Amino acid sequence: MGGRNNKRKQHLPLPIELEKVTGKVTKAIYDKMKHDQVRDLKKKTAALKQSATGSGRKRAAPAPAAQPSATPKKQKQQPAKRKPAAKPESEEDEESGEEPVMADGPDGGWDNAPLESDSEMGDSDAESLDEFDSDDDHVTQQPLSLLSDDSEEDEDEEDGGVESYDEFDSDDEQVTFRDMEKRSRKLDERRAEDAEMADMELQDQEQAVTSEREIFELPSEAQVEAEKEAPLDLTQVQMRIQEIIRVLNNFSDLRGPSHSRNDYMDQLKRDMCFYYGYNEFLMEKLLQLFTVSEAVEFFEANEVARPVTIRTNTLKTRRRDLAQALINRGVNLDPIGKWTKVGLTIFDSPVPVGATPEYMAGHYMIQAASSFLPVMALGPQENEKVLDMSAAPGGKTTYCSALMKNTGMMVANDANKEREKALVANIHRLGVSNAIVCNYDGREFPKVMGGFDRVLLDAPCSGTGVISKDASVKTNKGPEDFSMLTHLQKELILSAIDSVNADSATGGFIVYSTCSVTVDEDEAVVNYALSKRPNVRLVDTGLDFGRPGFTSFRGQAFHHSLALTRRFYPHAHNMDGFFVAKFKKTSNKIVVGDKQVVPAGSGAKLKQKKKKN
Ligand SMILES: C[S@@+](CC[C@H](N)C(=O)[O-])C[C@H]1O[C@@H](n2cnc3c(N)ncnc32)[C@H](O)[C@@H]1O
Repeated sequence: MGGRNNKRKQHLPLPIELEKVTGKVTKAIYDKMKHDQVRDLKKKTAALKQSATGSGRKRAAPAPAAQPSATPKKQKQQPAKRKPAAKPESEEDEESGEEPVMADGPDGGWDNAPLESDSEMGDSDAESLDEFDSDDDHVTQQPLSLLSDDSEEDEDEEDGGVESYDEFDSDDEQVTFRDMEKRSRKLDERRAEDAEMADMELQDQEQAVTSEREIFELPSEAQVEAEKEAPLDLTQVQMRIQEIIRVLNNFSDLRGPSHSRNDYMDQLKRDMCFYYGYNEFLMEKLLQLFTVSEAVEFFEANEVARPVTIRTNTLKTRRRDLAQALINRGVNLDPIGKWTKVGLTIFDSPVPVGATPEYMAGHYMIQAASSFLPVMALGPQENEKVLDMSAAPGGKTTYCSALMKNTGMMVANDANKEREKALVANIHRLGVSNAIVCNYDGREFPKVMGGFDRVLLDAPCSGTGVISKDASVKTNKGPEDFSMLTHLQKELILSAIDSVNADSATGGFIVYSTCSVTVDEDEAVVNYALSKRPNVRLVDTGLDFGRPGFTSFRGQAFHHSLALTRRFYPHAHNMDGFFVAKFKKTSNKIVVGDKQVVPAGSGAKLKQKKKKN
């Protein structure tokens, strides 16, 4: 099998766009974007200045580099000056679910190392941390300040042009005839140079236009066969991928006369499998989710590690205190985004984040940002009875316990005993005292125990959302594995629904999540549950970003409420691929035919029996 990872480490990046909702892009991506932006702004400024004054050599202003959609709004830039400290983030803020009041002091911006060590932070830690928690809105103004005199001067110096022309414009009375001759020769040389340059630019433009219109011919069958024996190198394959996408995006004009769209798609799939290292089955599945251009963004994003993120354990500390403690150790960090008040992104750290005293003391969990989402959707309350049906290694269980403030009862189940060792260790380390751990096949619920206020089913899945963490997902599953998995997911989701008490005073909710992006494991499972359990309906997840789930897919129609589910993608949200659906259970009984049935083992049925007796 081919692929960039397991072949040559060759970086041929295709564009990755980031939706504005990400809140954050990685520092590295941001730095690159900022660098490009500043460079383009400088060039534009110089060109504008030249055309406005009419002086200087006439040069075509370079076209601005394409900016990732919407991200500039979110970019933090070089601060103008420090703003006064705002009200500290209080415990109540964390708990009330309201956004804490933040200062928008720009010093916490991305241009500076997000948070520097103690000594560099000045003497008011509170001030620095307020800035660190500041929102991003101030950023949009910044590009204007980048058009400062400095940048113009830089450009002038680089050009060497404007300055020289000023020489000629000056009223220098000392000009001699010999000088004039020299100057005039210089002027002629400049003109010739300019003309040559203009010609070259014109030629480049013409070439670009022709190549954009060029018809791209697919390789013949013989060539395809030959490539099986002697594959092209990755650069050639990558170029062919781009060519095919160009044709597919303007098919009627650019198609080769003897080839159908399917021919192009087949070659594209072969090339993408080879280039990115996926098996054909999975490639086909993933290509169905996106336009070809977006699929490339998705595959590219899977080649890049997601930022390391941690969740503050609010049973033991507050985010600002944790941030300060880690900063004191030289950790470079920032809040993940506005959507979470407990998450931090770690850019770099001189010590392993899994070995700091704060980690050992259970002040945080190393946890993917996407993994916060199902717990936020579930919204467990104090004193409730909550089940995490597939809980190991416990990222979501421990988050639930933190939201419940160690009250009520948190049942953490997993079918895998080995994985439960990590679950137990995390429960201890994080100081969770409301959890009991059990080791059942989730399908045995609610016979084991039922009547929960809320149930989380973070289902076992193919992991197509976490390929950047585990590249083996690209090749380790075929059609049989998928049908076994989806069958298990369907059985588990019915058990999860049946384990909830619809009459719960505070809850009655079920959240189904996967770290996979395939429709078979997501919408199709949820749709199945809706069809088998008319006593549940989908409700809003409460997550204010993510794309709506599919309501139809390749001829399959799903219930219209599937639009309430949420999909998250690495290329769009800079987090692992993820799916979240939230159900409300409306009755403990279901109607089958013309009979009312209480699903086996549910708390409701036990009550019924007791009544009879
Ligand atoms: C996606 S992981 C859960 C991650 C966990 N929720 C967390 O946040 O740390 C899926 C889990 O499902 C468990 N599992 C697989 N089959 C199961 C079953 N039939 N019943 C219960 N758990 C199962 C696996 O052992 C695995 O730990």
